[in-house]
Amino acid sequence: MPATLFEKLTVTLKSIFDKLHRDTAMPQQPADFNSWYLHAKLPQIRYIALVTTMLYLIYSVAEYHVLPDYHVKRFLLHGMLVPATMASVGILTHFPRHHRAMLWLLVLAPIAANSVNIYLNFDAGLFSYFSPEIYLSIMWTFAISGLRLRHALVSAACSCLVISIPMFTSQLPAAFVQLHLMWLFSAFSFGFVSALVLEKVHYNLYQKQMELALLASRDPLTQLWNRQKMATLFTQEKQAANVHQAMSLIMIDIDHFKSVNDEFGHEAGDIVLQHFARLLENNVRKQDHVGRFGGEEFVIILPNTSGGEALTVAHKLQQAINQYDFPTVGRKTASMGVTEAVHRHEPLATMMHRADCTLYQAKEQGRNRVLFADIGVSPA
Ligand SMILES: Nc1nc2c(ncn2[C@@H]2O[C@H](COP(=O)(O)OP(=O)(O)OP(=O)(O)O)[C@@H](O)[C@H]2O)c(=O)[nH]1
Repeated sequence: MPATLFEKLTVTLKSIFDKLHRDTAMPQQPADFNSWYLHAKLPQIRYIALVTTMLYLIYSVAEYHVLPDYHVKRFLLHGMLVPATMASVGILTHFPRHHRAMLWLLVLAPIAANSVNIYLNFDAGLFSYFSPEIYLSIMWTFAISGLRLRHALVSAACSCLVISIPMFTSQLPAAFVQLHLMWLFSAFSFGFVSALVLEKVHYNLYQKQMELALLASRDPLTQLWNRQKMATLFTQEKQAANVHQAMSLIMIDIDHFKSVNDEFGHEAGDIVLQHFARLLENNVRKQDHVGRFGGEEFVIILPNTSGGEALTVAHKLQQAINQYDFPTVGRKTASMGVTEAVHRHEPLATMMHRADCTLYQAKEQGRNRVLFADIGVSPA
């Protein structure tokens, strides 16, 4: 094979793989329980869809051998419609944009399978051979498919309607109908209870995971965002911003903080840090992100903010700090380095480095001052 063709093939395959990987990647923080649950269940839905497709194909072959009057419509419905629906479900798990369609198919597949079963077998004289598929499909819908309880409930209820209505007009022996309805009711009850319990367990798991995620992203002393979370927020803000939106950053360091610990003790120092954190939070906008980067060093990310605007915010903060009476220690000051992203894709590390150097200059120049990092232009 010529190298160029091979290269083209490799690039195409890689782009398909990248797309699949992007599409199936778990979001950093799912918006709500619905999307968390769906992402948690995707592998289950994918593999169950695959196994169900294969079993229906085998079932179709088995039918061919069991039934003397095997008809082509049996093959079309049982051997093709249901497996094709389940195979589509499996494929759609890879494409988040089509997850809604995937769920619809997953809800409809058991109803279709049960309708086909009734249509093909109800009057065929061998219904008792085929009725186990019905009970199994009700359990499958609730406990195996990966559907949420409410979706499974709709699907199973529709299946039960499709299955039960013909029973009341049938010529089947009354005892058989009674037993059949009994098994149907049992399958529904067991399935419903297992789906209910599963959903409760998943909800608890979701809550615990959210609690842990919150704990892992906060600085325990001040409850501000920690360094790792600030990096995530910075990336998210960059992705959400449009080409014309600026992004700025302020780095703040309390002046002579060591003397607080030395004079008043570590506990008094901790309280100062906590008050300082609240002071920062209360003097920035809701969309700004305040974090503690260790020690007495704080960082504020200001999305959609020019360097000039960030400088104004920093001066406002400086004034608030200067006027604040910290418990035990009284007045404190802080030095700040302000910077603006030089371009849309500038990483957090280089902005931090610039702000840090500027902060160092502010300290050198006597502390309690705000300096703007030189980025080649004056702050707008
Ligand atoms: N109470 C308390 N102190 C801390 C904490 N983290 C760091 N520190 C103290 O913060 C002090 C930082 O001191 P330095 O980095 O020398 O700076 P500074 O005294 O603030 O002086 P300048 O920054 O140069 O104005 C050290 O004494 C640390 O022990 C903390 O969580 N709680």
